[in-house]
Amino acid sequence: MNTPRRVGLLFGSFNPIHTGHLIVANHMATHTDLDAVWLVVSPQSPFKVGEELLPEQERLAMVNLAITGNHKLQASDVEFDMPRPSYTIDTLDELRARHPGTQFVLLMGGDNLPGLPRWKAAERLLSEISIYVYPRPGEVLPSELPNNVRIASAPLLDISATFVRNSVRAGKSVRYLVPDAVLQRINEAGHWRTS
Ligand SMILES: Nc1ncnc2c1ncn2[C@@H]1O[C@H](COP(=O)(O)OP(=O)(O)OP(=O)(O)O)[C@@H](O)[C@H]1O
Ligand SMILES: O=C(O)c1ccc[n+]([C@@H]2O[C@H](COP(=O)([O-])O)[C@@H](O)[C@H]2O)c1
Repeated sequence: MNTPRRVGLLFGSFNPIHTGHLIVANHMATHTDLDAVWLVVSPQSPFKVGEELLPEQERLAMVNLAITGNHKLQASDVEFDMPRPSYTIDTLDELRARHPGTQFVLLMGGDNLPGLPRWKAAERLLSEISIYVYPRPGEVLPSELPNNVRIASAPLLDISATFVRNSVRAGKSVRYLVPDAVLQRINEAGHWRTS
C-alpha cells in the first residue's frame, strides 16, 4: 500500500503574501516530513473582521505569482466557496472529504498559537491534526505544549503583511520583503498607494 501523502496547510489572509510566508512554507516543505505545502487563502479570517483586505482573487493571484517555479508549494482557493468568516476546522473537513488519501498537517506562525483555544471547535481541531509552528519574533511560546504540536527550529523572520502595506502607503520600498513579481503587481495595481 502507498504511504499517504502528507500535506501542510498554511492558512492566511496573504494581504499580501510576503517573503516571511514563503520562507515558512518552504521550510516546512523541505525540513520536515511533509511532501508539499498548500497556501490556503482565507477570504475572511474570523479574528480580522473589519480589517482592510484586497479582494480574495487578487490575494490569490499574488500568491500564485510568488510561488511560481516551486513545485512543493501550491495555492488553494477552497475557502472561496465556503461560508465566511473562514473557520479552519470547516475547511479541514472539506479538504479531507475531497482528498481522502492525504494526511493534513496544520502550519502556523507562533503568533497564532496563543489564540488557538478560541478557534472554532478548537478541541476537535487539536485532537485531530498535528500542528507545526514556525516561531515568530515577539512571541514567547508556552513551555508546555500538546504532544501533537511541534515547534520548528528555524531563523526568526520579522516580516509582516502589515509592515508591507504600511511601507507602501508611506511611499517606501518593499523590495525583497515581497518577491519581485508581487512587487510589480503591487506597483502596477497601485495597491495601498494613497496618491
Ligand atoms: N514572519 C513570519 N514568521 C512566521 N510566521 C508567519 C510570518 N508571517 C506570517 N506568518 C504566519 O503565516 C500565516 C498567515 O499569516 P497572515 O497572512 O495573517 O500574515 P501576517 O503577516 O501575519 O499579516 P498581518 O500583518 O496583515 O496581520 C499565519 O499562521 C502567520 O502566523
Ligand atoms: O477557525 C478559526 O476559528 C480561526 C480563528 C482565527 C484564525 N483562523 C485562520 O488562521 C489563519 C490566519 O489567521 P490570521 O488572523 O492570523 O490572519 C486564517 O486563515 C484564519 O482563517 C481560524
